[in-house]
Amino acid sequence: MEWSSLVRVSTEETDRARREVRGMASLQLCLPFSSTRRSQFRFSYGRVQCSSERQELFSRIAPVYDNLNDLLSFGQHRIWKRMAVSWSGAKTGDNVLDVCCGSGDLLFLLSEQVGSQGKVIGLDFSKNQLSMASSRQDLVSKACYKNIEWVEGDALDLPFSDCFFDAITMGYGLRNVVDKRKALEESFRVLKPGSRISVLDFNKSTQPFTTAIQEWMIDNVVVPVASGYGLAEEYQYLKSSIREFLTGW
Ligand SMILES: C/C(=C\Cc1cc(O)c2ccccc2c1O)CCC[C@H](C)CCC[C@H](C)CCCC(C)C
Ligand SMILES: C[S@@+](CC[C@H](N)C(=O)[O-])C[C@H]1O[C@@H](n2cnc3c(N)ncnc32)[C@H](O)[C@@H]1O
Repeated sequence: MEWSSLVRVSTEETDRARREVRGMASLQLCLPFSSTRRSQFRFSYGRVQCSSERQELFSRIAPVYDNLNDLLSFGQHRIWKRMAVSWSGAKTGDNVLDVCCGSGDLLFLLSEQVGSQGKVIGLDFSKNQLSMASSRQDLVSKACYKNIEWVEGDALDLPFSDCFFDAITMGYGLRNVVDKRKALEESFRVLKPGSRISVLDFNKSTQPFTTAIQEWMIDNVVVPVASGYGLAEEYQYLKSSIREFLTGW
């Protein structure tokens, strides 16, 4: 069952797409993406929400976001995030960016991965998400967390120079930006040649049965749980955002 996808996009040219189902809940996709072939990809959008509406949505859910992720995925999202970090290729001493970092799960893992000789930057446009992230950093103060920097900014206009990072991660971020192509172009711009961006997200399934199960779970489990926190509409958005997202192939 395709629930969560890890999309490893490498700036090294790869001509074949590879698919590997890992357990029940994740799928690894390696897209044949390179700077010269980006224009061949087409993204289509249904309902387009503007950036400020999304910013407000993520700020509203910030206080309960982490707890609901643990609850709704039965803790599975922590495993998917470890896989995303591993596939980014980040190593000791690297300079790494986590785009749409939210409350910082991926960034804390990256911080340990690159160690105190490295540097990790988490970028998000929601002040509330960033403040959750920095209070988590204060709560669990590991020595390596000194290598962390939080930046309030836009994934569509990254405030970094070209060829700056050794690796990039984006967890449940690409699906939520209003211009996916621009977000990927910006990430490619700031990546060093030969480096990777690892994108973790829920893909749109090509199987009607899987889509029906996904949507049934969102309607009957995810939204009812979120409505207990007054966030039904915010979590209902998951369904349309997955519908409008990429499929694997
Ligand atoms: C990792 C999770 C959610 C991240 C997340 C991503 C978004 O884009 C959002 C947008 C708006 C609001 C919230 C979010 C958001 O929280 C948690 C996982 C939630 C999944 C929808 C449910 C996952 C289903 C289980 C893996 C399937 C378990 C199957 C079992 C047979 C019951
Ligand atoms: C579903 S959360 C994912 C958070 C985190 N990466 C994780 O894996 O838990 C999506 C995040 O993307 C951020 N986001 C969406 N569009 C953005 C943009 N254009 N620029 C910066 N952040 C954005 C939201 O504020 C939110 O924190």
